Amino acid sequence: MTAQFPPPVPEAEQRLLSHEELETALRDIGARRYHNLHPFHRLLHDGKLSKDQVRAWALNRYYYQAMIPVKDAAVLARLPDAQLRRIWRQRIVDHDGDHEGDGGIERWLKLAEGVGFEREYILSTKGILSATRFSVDAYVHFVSERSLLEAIASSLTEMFSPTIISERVAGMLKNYDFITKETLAYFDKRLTQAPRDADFALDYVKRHATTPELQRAAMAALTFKCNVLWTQLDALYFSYVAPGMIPPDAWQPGEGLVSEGSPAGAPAPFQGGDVPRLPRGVRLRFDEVRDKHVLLAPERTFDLDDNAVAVLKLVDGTSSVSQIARTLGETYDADPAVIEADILVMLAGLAQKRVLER
Ligand SMILES: O=C(O)c1cc(C(=O)O)c2c(n1)C(=O)C(=O)c1cc(C(=O)O)[nH]c1-2
Repeated sequence: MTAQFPPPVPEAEQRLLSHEELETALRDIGARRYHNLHPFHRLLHDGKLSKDQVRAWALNRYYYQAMIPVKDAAVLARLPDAQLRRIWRQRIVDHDGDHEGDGGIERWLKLAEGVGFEREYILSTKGILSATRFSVDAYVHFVSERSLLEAIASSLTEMFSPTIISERVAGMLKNYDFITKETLAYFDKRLTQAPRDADFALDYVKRHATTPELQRAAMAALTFKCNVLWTQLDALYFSYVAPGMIPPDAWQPGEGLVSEGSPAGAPAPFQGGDVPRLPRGVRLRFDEVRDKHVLLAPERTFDLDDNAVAVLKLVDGTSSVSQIARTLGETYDADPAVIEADILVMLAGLAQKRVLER
């Protein structure tokens, strides 16, 4: 048998591409390999998934969201000048927020809670597929170990995300009755954040990929990242769509969910004689920045309307619901019985969220 020599590299691949040609080549990678093309996303957007399959997506993707700032911190640590770090650090702020209850990770938690999960279960990352973890961790390792150019180029999938996000939000709102605009609020901010980040990264890649080898490394990094996204959906498809082989220890439908109105686990309704109080670690606080009261609980914040604030100011651990209703009746010159009926509903809602007990 004659020895096989590697085929000669076509001349086109060795040539230094112009900035426009490089951008076209990068966009072409997205056009062929971005995760909008994955069958799982097609099913998700077209309303073809069951609620449990949508839950599996929300739960697994939480791990991606949670690790993005870890990935960005790895990039940040390697950026040599303050000007670049100032720009890149915004990505971390976007995901982590500036204070508790703020930021993209928090909004993703709300999304996952919106489809029924308990916050503690999501945060524990217990039910996440190993394949999700492997893909996401591979992304973090990639940006830590490869050149800065490759690390930055790997974020360029964000060039393609606004289109898929618009399609996803419109499709999911139209096709699933359990999805609301509030549940998908995570994506609102991404529509402006992603193009801003992608513009910066694209400009950086164009300026720093100054040889054919570096240009090819940038393209390979983007291809790698497309695969990071694609394999996460492969794993979801395999486990929860077809053949539907859920690995041991991964989330099983029914696990980690807030009980839906079932008496088991749901707090019993409040009565007029009950004395409501805030559980340990929950506080009513005035948020100076937003100029409103919020209820602060470990790892989450609840916005409150004026009525809830008026009631919670009177929740002192000694006054009963009826006493609170009487006080408010005097303050607002209203029928305490009517107020009490309203308060009972409101208190039940807070108890359901585990930020009020008796
Ligand atoms: O919804 C999506 O399809 C999608 C895609 C991508 C992406 O293309 O990597 C990101 C996000 N969302 C996203 O929300 C996000 O925060 C994000 C950060 C990054 C990154 O690589 O730094 N990609 C993405």
